[in-house]
Amino acid sequence: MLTTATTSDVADDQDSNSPKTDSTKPVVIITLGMAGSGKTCFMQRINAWLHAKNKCPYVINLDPAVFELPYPANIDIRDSVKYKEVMKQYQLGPNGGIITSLNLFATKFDQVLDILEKKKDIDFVLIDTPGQIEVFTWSASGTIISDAIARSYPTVIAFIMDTVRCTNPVTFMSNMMYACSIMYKTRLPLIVVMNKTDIVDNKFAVEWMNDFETFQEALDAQPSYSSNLSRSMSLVLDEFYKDLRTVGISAVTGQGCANFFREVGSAVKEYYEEYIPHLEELRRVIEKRKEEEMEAQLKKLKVDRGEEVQLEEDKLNPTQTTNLPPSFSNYNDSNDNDSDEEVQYEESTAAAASFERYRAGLS
Ligand SMILES: Nc1nc2c(ncn2[C@@H]2O[C@H](COP(=O)(O)OP(=O)(O)OP(=O)(O)O)[C@@H](O)[C@H]2O)c(=O)[nH]1
Repeated sequence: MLTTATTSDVADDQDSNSPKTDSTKPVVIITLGMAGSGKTCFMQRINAWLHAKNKCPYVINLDPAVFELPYPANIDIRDSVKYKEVMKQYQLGPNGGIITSLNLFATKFDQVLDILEKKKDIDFVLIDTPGQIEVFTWSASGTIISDAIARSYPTVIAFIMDTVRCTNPVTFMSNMMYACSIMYKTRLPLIVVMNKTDIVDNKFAVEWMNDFETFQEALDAQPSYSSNLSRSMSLVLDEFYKDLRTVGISAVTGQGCANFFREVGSAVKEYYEEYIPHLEELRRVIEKRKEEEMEAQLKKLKVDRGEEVQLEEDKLNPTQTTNLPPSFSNYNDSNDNDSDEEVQYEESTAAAASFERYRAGLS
């Protein structure tokens, strides 16, 4: 069911439903969004909001290229990886530099998890990501980081959308498609945060999501190839909207923060109800595959050993020898350097006795 909260619904003084479940683990909020959508401002706002509510957030900045952070970060990628030096050392452009810095940081992410593990007093972990959304969402390191954190902590994605820019229905549609692809890729609960509602109320966007006709009318107002594409896509996305949480927010004024955390509460519930069973199913599949592989290897080993035994039996079989005593040729084959086979030979008492008799005859 599409859950929404418009700016007019805001009741900021009201305390939010506690987003924590029975679990003592902190809730992780990963902030994603197109460049300039207001991720950093949003991070600053929810950080301040949580402090005001006596909740303890732990802040992680994963944007190596950010010039200045308007909030104090507990862990900052810039302390471990120098983005400009990475660019110089590997002769990369700005985007390559950001991706490589994130890759280098991802190799140390287990240390971040260790630190979080030791922190017993935190309620939330807030993660800011690079400006270029694809750097995190479609990179191996972004996937490693989000998977690692989501395996250990209840994790929610806050997809920040610039409501002002989304008054253009084509831009709105591309944001929705991005949100949809992230949701299906990560399988994590996602909240579309319609930011900058101090400039434009997000009611129009909620209407577009609820009423297909209204969105079509908006598209008709600007005929173009991309609006035709958006028209077709909106039919597809109709299903996706049903599972989507949206909330109107202003990172500048703080309007909508309480509603946002209310949605976080329901998203955490979804994490436990849907993501955890999905993870367990994945684990079962992996374990089953491992078991099958081990069984196949064991079978192969048995077959190999069986063939070996068969081979030894064949060699010891007197019907296969000519005028030499049983397994004389076998002894000769193995006598040079393979003591194991010699032992096997000795285990065959009949053959050993026969050989001894033959040797006595020779001397
Ligand atoms: N009016 C208004 N402006 C906002 C709001 N949130 C962010 N902005 C402005 O939008 C611009 C971009 O904000 P940032 O927080 O830097 O956006 P970002 O997504 O972190 O940007 P990159 O990391 O560079 O992609 C800044 O000029 C902010 O002041 C808001 O709620 N209302």
